[in-house]
Amino acid sequence: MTTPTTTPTTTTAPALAPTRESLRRELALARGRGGRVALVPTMGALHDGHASLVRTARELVGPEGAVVVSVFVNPLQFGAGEDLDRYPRTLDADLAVCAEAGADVVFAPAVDEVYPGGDPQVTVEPGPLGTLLEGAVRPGHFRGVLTVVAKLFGLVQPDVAVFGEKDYQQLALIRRMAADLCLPVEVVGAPTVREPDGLALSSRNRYLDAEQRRLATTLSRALDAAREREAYGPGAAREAALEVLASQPAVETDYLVVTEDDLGEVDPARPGRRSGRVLVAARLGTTRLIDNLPLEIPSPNQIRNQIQPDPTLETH
Ligand SMILES: Nc1ncnc2c1ncn2[C@@H]1O[C@H](COP(=O)(O)OP(=O)(O)OP(=O)(O)O)[C@@H](O)[C@H]1O
Ligand SMILES: CC(C)(CO)[C@@H](O)C(=O)[O-]
Ligand code: BAL
Repeated sequence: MTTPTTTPTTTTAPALAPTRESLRRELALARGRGGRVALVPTMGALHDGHASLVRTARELVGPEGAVVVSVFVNPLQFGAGEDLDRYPRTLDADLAVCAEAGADVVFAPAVDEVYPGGDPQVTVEPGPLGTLLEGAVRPGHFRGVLTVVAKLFGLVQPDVAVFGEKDYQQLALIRRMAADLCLPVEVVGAPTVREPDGLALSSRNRYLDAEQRRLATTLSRALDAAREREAYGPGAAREAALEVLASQPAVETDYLVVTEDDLGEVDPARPGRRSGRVLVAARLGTTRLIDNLPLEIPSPNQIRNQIQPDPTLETH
């Protein structure tokens, strides 16, 4: 009997840079090859959503470019009582995901490598958008996110940085920071990767027990319900989503909002059909999940045209 031969898939292990100095050396080597540098910031516990960001980064810089993934659980963006201490740290598995997805360098620093003098005295102020939604529930969160992302931009000096749309408000704020502070980096958003049943992949999904995992699809089902009612206007879309959330009392909603695409409040009188967003945050036990989807906001005229006739008033 002959043994079947298979062609082994070869993945090159990325260089692990645990310090600023080793990162600097790896970047010098990469830049010596002449390509562009892409950065994918993460907090580790990597899943297929992160892998898709790495693949997008690779496509953006091509084979001659360098893809750097940072793995750093940033204490500055966690509030008191949040899950900083129990956040999963799985560096060996993360390196395997990075190798498979085509990263060249993994920057995985310790806290004092990023904040050598303790908490920084100068931080990035997120402005009004940073106080809404996630910022309202997690005060100070976006100051921590923007400060560490600004530091990562400073350390890596990427040409392009890739972030997931799953953290839609974070993506909007990072775009805003890059524009307002004239940072020479292109910020690219990538679509949300989901489980077959619709649940958005998230490192925090691993906190869920079997029953909570079953109920976690309530978030994406609520967003789908909003989308199905989008033609009836943002108010009707929101009502439909709230109905789905209310059907599962174990899912405690922090917010469910329909906004303009830039996260501004919807102006119901504004003419013209346009893109909007529906965003949700909810808790299952001690685990907090977020998700969002794009949806269409019809013009006031289009909404009126969609009102279904009341069958009791029908004339024969
Ligand atoms: N399902 C997903 N699809 C695409 N990108 C994602 C997905 N989940 C997270 N990302 C993106 O990966 C980057 C790193 O996020 P992070 O490490 O916090 O992962 P996470 O799974 O969102 O974890 P958490 O559970 O802490 O929210 C962010 O840009 C985030 O938007
Ligand atoms: C962007 C980020 C890596 C900053 O710590 C984090 O907020 C995340 O993982 O989305
Ligand atoms: N994915 C956003 C990081 C956080 O929840 O702190």
